[in-house]
Amino acid sequence: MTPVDLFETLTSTQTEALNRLRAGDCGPRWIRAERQTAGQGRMGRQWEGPSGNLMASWYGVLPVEMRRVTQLSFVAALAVTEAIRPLLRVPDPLKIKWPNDVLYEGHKLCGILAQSETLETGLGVVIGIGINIAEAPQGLSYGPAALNALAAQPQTVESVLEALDAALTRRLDDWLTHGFEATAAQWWDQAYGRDRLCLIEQHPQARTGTILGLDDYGALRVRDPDGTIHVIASGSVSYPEA
Ligand SMILES: O=C(O)CCCC[C@@H]1SC[C@@H]2NC(=O)N[C@@H]21
Repeated sequence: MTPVDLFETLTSTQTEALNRLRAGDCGPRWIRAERQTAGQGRMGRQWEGPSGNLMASWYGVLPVEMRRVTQLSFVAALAVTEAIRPLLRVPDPLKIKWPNDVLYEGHKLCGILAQSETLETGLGVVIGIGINIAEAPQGLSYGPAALNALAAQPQTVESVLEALDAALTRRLDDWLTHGFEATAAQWWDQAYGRDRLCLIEQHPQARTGTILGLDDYGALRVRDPDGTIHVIASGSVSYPEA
């Protein structure tokens, strides 16, 4: 198991992990907090984490080019589904919404925030993972879900982190050795909303379309209702009719 530093309270495990990388600590290591006072979500959003939920950031220095860092979100999302799928009473509704929201029947169970920084020693990477285990915080887009309401047995943060660490370590290794192809294919197998019309918001633009899969760096390939194919590197995807 990768070493874990546990804190009772932090502003954000992301900040602690990034500060360590900047100070020359190359990891790999997990920073875990029982509470965060300023948890960070994607696109500048906040992440609420009541005690009893997993809030942890993996950090390390990886021998990869900066342009591959976008692929990491998908590696991490697959690690999360691999770790929690066996715990669920009914596993089928577990899906990943582009890029990396893990949803259960459309309700958000886990959020992932991957950040990186070029260091003298390589690419410093922080993968922050929040899994709602005990409680589903209100205010999450897609309405929240909590693992323990869906699991066959109640889970602890420690047991979920152990399974997550094993899955992430194996998947990072595989991605570093063999590239992104298998990750992209496995992500597509679990992709949320494959057969539905989605709304893609890229401020100030918005378009609708059907998702087709990922490009080589994890951008979303989408077909417009008129048949034109677009590649979406950033933005938010939602399913308004849901
Ligand atoms: O869905 C999102 O917007 C991403 C949420 C990521 C939350 C985790 S909790 C552990 C780590 N520390 C943070 O401040 N954020 C990430």
